[in-house]
Amino acid sequence: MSDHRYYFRTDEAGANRGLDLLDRIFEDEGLPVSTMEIDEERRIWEVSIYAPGDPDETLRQRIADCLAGDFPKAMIELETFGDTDWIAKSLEGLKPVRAGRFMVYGAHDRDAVRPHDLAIELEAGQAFGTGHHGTTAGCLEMIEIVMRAHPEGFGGVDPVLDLGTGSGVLAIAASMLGPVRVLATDIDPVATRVARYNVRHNRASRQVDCVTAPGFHSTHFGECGPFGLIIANILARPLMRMAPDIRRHLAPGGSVILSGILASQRWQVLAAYNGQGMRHVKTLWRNGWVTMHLK
Ligand SMILES: C[S@@+](CC[C@H](N)C(=O)[O-])C[C@H]1O[C@@H](n2cnc3c(N)ncnc32)[C@H](O)[C@@H]1O
Repeated sequence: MSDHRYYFRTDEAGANRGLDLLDRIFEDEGLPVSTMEIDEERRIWEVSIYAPGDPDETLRQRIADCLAGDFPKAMIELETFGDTDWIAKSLEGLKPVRAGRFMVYGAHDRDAVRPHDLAIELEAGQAFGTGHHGTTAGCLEMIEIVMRAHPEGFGGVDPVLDLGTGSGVLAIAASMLGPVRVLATDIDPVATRVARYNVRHNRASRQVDCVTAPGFHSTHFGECGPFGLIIANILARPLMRMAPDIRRHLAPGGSVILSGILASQRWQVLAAYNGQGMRHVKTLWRNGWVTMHLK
């Protein structure tokens, strides 16, 4: 069986309005609704409804009816996700990635793991984060630097928040470095499901909780925080907007790792966090992307 999503494109304000309209009707039916910025330069957002099983023309029509008042010209598009075999196949071509002591690989490369590797095996590819992107690799490296160097030991970074967890790879990495609790959140329910699977697969379920939440909109943050380490690999603009929330949920003396930032955007992002009383500690560069550690 395959899952699918109906989605339409709009701007940020339209995405918030679309989320409100669709959430009211479809959340109660168990169909998750989410928004995501897909093109930062052109400020294009997608509003998506995820549904199991085969595509359903009645559902598409109900979505169109629900949006008709505010979005009379919305083009409702359909994306169908393959089943698990297809996902495994799509990962076959990916080579293992090393970042610091971490090695991220697919099951087909299990033989390449060396005795002292911190090995993370990812099975599902519907969410971002296989380690191949410069931002994920930069975060893996930075997590190791920050967690190993923390003057108060792992207690100083506990609990950890992985905001925008994607495949869950960074949350799993943090859990491997010490006995910390990790809250892993994502705006996209498909990502949360993939992350939960990967967390279980890497035997990290006792330390890592996966939750669907847009930004800091969930009671989980208050219940689990404040956090000794917040990791957020999203994009420059949302990271700048979230600076006050990140500061509010950070424990005194805590660390923040930010990525998803192009080298040319780093000063703007730093300025937003300096404005919240945080200072720059270190930057790593990978393929035109930067990963920053702030305190
Ligand atoms: C670039 S991926 C990073 C995934 C993973 N952490 C990694 O480093 O490979 C960004 C993730 O953030 C999620 N995301 C984007 N905006 C978000 C928001 N406002 N709140 C929570 N998650 C968000 C996306 O769904 C996506 O899974």
